[in-house]
Amino acid sequence: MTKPVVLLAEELSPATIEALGPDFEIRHTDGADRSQLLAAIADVDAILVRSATQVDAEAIAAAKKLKVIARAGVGLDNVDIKAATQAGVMVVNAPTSNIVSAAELTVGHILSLARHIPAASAALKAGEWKRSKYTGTELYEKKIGIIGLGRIGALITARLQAFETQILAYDPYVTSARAAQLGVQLVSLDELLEQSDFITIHMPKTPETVGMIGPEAFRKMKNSAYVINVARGGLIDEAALFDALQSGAIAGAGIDVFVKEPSTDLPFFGLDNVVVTPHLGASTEEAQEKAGVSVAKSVRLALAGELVPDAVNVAGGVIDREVRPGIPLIEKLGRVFTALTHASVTQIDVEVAGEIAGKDVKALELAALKGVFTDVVSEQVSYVNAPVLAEQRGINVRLITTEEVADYRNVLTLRGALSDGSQISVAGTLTGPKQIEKIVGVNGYDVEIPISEHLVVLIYQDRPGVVGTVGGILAENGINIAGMQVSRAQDGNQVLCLLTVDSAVPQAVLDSVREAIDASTAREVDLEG
Ligand SMILES: NC(=O)C1=CN([C@@H]2O[C@H](COP(=O)(O)OP(=O)(O)OC[C@H]3O[C@@H](n4cnc5c(N)ncnc54)[C@H](O)[C@@H]3O)[C@@H](O)[C@H]2O)C=CC1
Ligand SMILES: O=C(O)C(=O)COP(=O)(O)O
Repeated sequence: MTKPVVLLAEELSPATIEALGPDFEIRHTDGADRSQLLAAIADVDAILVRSATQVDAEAIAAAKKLKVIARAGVGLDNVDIKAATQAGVMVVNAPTSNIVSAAELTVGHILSLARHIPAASAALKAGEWKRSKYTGTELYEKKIGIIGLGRIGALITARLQAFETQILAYDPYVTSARAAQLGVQLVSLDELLEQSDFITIHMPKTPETVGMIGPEAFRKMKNSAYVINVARGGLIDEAALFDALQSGAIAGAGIDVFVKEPSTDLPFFGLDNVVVTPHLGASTEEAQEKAGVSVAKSVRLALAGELVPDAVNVAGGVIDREVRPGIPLIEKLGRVFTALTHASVTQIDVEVAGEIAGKDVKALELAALKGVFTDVVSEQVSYVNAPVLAEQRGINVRLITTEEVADYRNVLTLRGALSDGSQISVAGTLTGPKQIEKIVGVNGYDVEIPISEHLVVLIYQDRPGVVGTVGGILAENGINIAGMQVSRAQDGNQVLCLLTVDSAVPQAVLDSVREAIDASTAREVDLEG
């Protein structure tokens, strides 16, 4: 069997390849080289990137087999998550892998600026012993303004509190309780800009945050303020930064990230009061090892068809041990559901009843939808795009949980409303120590039959001799019946007959069964593949 292909598009730690293990074919490319990337991505199952590879809509469209995009780091601004979701491709990152490294580099920039370390070092190496020129400032009792009090912002807070500084923060998405817990004073952006001695930015790059530190923001800052950006290029307007530095509107800046990377000759590189590093926030042995191992594990899970805790475009996360066996079951129920439909679906209720109802069962909804669409669309259907497919078709989906259930410990049911006003449903459970997957209800009829690869559903008027007729026609065509259950409707004499058979039933055979017994429904459900 050919192994799934994993493409490493940037330099990743050796631990990454080790953690991927022997089950994949590993290929390498230079993701920053567009034509190499587009050629290399065409037939791979997974791609691993850092920040230099643009996995945009064009690259995703060129990747016909792609199932997962793994970002060995935090920022996802180089991945088109919307396009990936539409294509059913999972996107994962390693959200905690490099945050300590990024926080430590930020502290490094702050100290470098406060004490002019890089400039003094360069001068001395050039033969100049200058002490008064490089007189600096203490951090002690200074105000540090943190814009974006997320994971990295919180780590920087803890580290700078050791210098006995006062931390101010601006983050509209952080509660005052969280800020109090961190010992941080939440303030408005203007207050932060006006009061801080050091202003450090730790937000994601989004349409809302791009250019947030522009000419107006620089005007509000103290002339003695230092500005640090170890988050993303573009959060600070680079032209406005150059003006602020040159005019003395601020004292200096420490910059690790740039609008265009790589960049080696930006105008502000020439100024004395700037410290620059070439996007080194995550460049430590430890961060690279953690990032690589983390995404390797996620890729293994994703390619095994599992949900992944670090996936950013799938709701679901960690699946409870007791919920897990329901996933393949409800996916099959979804396929049976689709085989039973005869008009377009307007509403799907995914009902989880029994002991597991109290757990997080969102994954069951995703698996049910994956099953519903598997035999309907030509594109790959995954946990990622199944909800998108439902939304695009105007299907309203509800997840209903109830602890009340008769006869079984847990029952999973898909109920659908169709555009012609009719309703369909299929229910299943897992029974016994071997957790056998069974169908226990179809359209309100009670049955109990193990799920097999080939199922036949017949609904007809109850009368003697029908079962014999069906068995005869299938036998004539060499189709062996493995199991059969007949269930009578409570209110009348309609009967549902559910058969499991050992091989696929050709449409012509099914048609002759339908005619012979005058069935209102005669469907085959093929769960092979
Ligand atoms: N230079 C480097 O090598 C590295 C850079 N980074 C970058 O650092 C940044 C922060 O990373 P994390 O702390 O892990 O992210 P995070 O998601 O934990 O925190 C981001 C914070 O920004 C806040 N935020 C969002 N929009 C905002 C707005 N309009 N105004 C104020 N706050 C806003 C959020 O509420 C959140 O608290 C990201 O851009 C990431 O890509 C991360 C690692 C290494
Ligand atoms: O994780 C992040 O957001 C970073 O900026 C690190 O980027 P890198 O993996 O070093 O290219």
